[in-house]
Amino acid sequence: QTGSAPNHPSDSEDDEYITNVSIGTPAQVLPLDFDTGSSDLWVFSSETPSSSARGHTIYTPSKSSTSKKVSGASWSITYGDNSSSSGDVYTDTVSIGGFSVTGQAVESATKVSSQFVQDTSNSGLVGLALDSGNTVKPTKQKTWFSNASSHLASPVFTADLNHQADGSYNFGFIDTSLASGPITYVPISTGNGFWEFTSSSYAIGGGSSKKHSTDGIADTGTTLLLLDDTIVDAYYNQVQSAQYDDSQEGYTFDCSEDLPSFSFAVGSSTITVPGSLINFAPVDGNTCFGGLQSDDGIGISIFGDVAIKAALVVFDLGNKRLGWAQK
Ligand SMILES: Cc1c(C=O)c(-c2nnc3c4c(C[n+]5cc6c(C)n(C)c(C)c6c(Cl)n5)n(C)c(C)c4cnn23)c(C)n1C
Repeated sequence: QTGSAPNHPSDSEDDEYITNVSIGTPAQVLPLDFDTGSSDLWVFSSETPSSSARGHTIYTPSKSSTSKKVSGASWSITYGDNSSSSGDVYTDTVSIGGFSVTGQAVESATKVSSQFVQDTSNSGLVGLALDSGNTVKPTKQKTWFSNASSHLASPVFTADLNHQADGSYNFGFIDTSLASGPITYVPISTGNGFWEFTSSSYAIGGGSSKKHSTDGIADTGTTLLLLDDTIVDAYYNQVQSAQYDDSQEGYTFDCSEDLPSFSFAVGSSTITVPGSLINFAPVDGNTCFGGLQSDDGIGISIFGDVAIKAALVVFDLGNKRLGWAQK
């Protein structure tokens, strides 16, 4: 068995990627943000204050004949941008790309922070990181992919994200035709609950490869590519008009600049992010914001959508490894 669901950018900046998900009986379809950097499936619901839920599609468990409340369960999560949400827990049938999981924990939001209220592109998140990162108390719940994996043809899923175009999340199979190059696999370390791997070097434009060990995560829920200051400073050193803009909290440059590419090692191969993807978005007039920014020394780097857009990424739970193929 397999599943295949299309995704699309939420806005003109590729800020996030949205996939429709069916929950309950009869199906309630919600646009959700698939996030390989977290492990909770949570939704705006009939329990979310109506002032917060305005503009969002909601899940109403009482209208689903297959919903069950998980008594005494609660959840609470804070994300890297300090957005947050919390609530209680149901189980219900959740179908993605034609593949159904029964008894999936669906976390219902009774509180959401302002970033979520304002972001009417999504009605919640589907966490696709490892089960250990789930926040439900007193009993952790499994992710949709974890529940699905034993029934899928193969315990893998792939992310294909594109700039201002549709992409896909495929479950149980790898469509290698989505990539232009071979898939290179690297082992993941599972201790932090992420799809975490180590990249041994990087290169800027056509420059020489620089040895630099990066401990990072493959995170579809993060918009940008967030790396160590050493790498980020070296990159923008190659961009004539670049400067660090305190108000924007990141590097900006003249939109007309022809940005160098950025390459990072994956095992003995490299993935190259074209400069066009690093020219992320205009901030005003002809000043643009970079898609490569600092990880603010949080102790881990984040290969977010800007990096993932350059590749087909394989999340292989069976072999505890991550695969990257150039697109
Ligand atoms: C350590 C870390 C992050 C790790 O994850 C991170 C980050 N980066 N994108 C996102 C997130 C997103 C993606 N996202 C980013 C957006 C931006 C930059 N803008 C202007 C809009 C309108 C966005 C939307 Cl709708 N969606 N979402 C939906 C959530 C819950 C995020 C949480 N954190 N996050 C930041 C900014 N930092 C510092």
